[in-house]
Amino acid sequence: MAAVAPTLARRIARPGMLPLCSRPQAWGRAARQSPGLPRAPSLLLTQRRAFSNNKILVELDEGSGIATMKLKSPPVNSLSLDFLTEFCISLEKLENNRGCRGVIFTSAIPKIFSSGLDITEMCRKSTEHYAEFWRAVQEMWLRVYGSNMVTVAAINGSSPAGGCLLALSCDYRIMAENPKFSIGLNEAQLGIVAPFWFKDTFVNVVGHRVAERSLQLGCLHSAPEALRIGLVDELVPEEKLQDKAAAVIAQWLALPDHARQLTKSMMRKLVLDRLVAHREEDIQNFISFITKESIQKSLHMYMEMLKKKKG
Ligand SMILES: CCCCCCCC/C=C\C/C=C/C(=O)SCCNC(=O)CCNC(=O)[C@H](O)C(C)(C)COP(=O)(O)OP(=O)(O)OC[C@H]1O[C@@H](n2cnc3c(N)ncnc32)[C@H](O)[C@@H]1OP(=O)(O)O
Repeated sequence: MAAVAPTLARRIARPGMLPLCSRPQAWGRAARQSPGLPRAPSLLLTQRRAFSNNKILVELDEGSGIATMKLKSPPVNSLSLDFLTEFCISLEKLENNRGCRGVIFTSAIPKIFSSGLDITEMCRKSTEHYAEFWRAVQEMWLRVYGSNMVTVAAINGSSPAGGCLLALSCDYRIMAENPKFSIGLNEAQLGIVAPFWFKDTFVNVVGHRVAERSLQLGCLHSAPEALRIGLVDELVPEEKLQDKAAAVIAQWLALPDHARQLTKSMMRKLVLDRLVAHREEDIQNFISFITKESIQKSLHMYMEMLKKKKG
């Protein structure tokens, strides 16, 4: 991580400071630019602006107002504290750019969208570290789920647990139609529990019955099964994924921003408010849970299993 990054991490994590997401987002924020006529992004003669940090490449097409955030943290785009910090900073830059109206999240790592929360961040660390890490996980979700922009996940690889949460937090999910790619909230398989806001986000996408079964069994669903249960909205050949995502965003952006944004806020507010109101309690719950010896053993065994599978 660059020298400046720990300061930025503290900026998000320090309890005394205003968290970044305390600024109004989907609830109570002015509408973005008027959409005008729907235009196919590929037909525009426009300027592209790119910026990047260590782990995320961002490209903004200024003509269409669509940005792509490419996750690039080898080997598996795990959501470490550094990654989450850089992710939130990149997303905040886009939120503050009124010319940016939609974001595509995708991966620069072949076959993996994101392997979820970085398990090493949850193993044998200090209480302070757990608090900082969990606040960053919350921040990512609050920012994406509460974003005013149109958000699309172009899922070009497997996406367990926290990776699935990122996709679930978007407005629309398109997955590469490769049956080897899987997605789901598989926490139960690790011997841990998906927090209430992971669960709420999941329920809002697939419904209560499907979510309950999938969560209790810690299911990872293949791409075709994910489509069948409504976890993703469509499957397309991998080479068409990015174009399809841009076309979907252009379609959503054809509507008046204020109407779409207020509708999104109305649909998501209850779930968002629940975490905002109980953020500190949620951090304390995470710490109490993750510091249990039995949970540490389960995580250790899971990491060993990953290594064995490899060798
Ligand atoms: C009562 C209520 C209380 C509430 C408390 C709430 C507590 C809840 C806490 C947390 C919620 C957790 C959410 C999560 O996201 S946990 C993470 C879940 N992720 C996974 O299960 C994915 C595991 N990984 C894989 O399945 C595979 O790695 C893969 C399919 C992503 C990629 O496979 P492959 O290409 O074959 O790569 P490798 O398996 O060889 O992996 C390469 C390398 O990367 C390491 N690694 C993989 N995933 C992770 C990860 N998530 N975190 C850290 N490291 C990871 C893997 O170990 C390899 O490392 P190496 O051997 O050193 O090379």
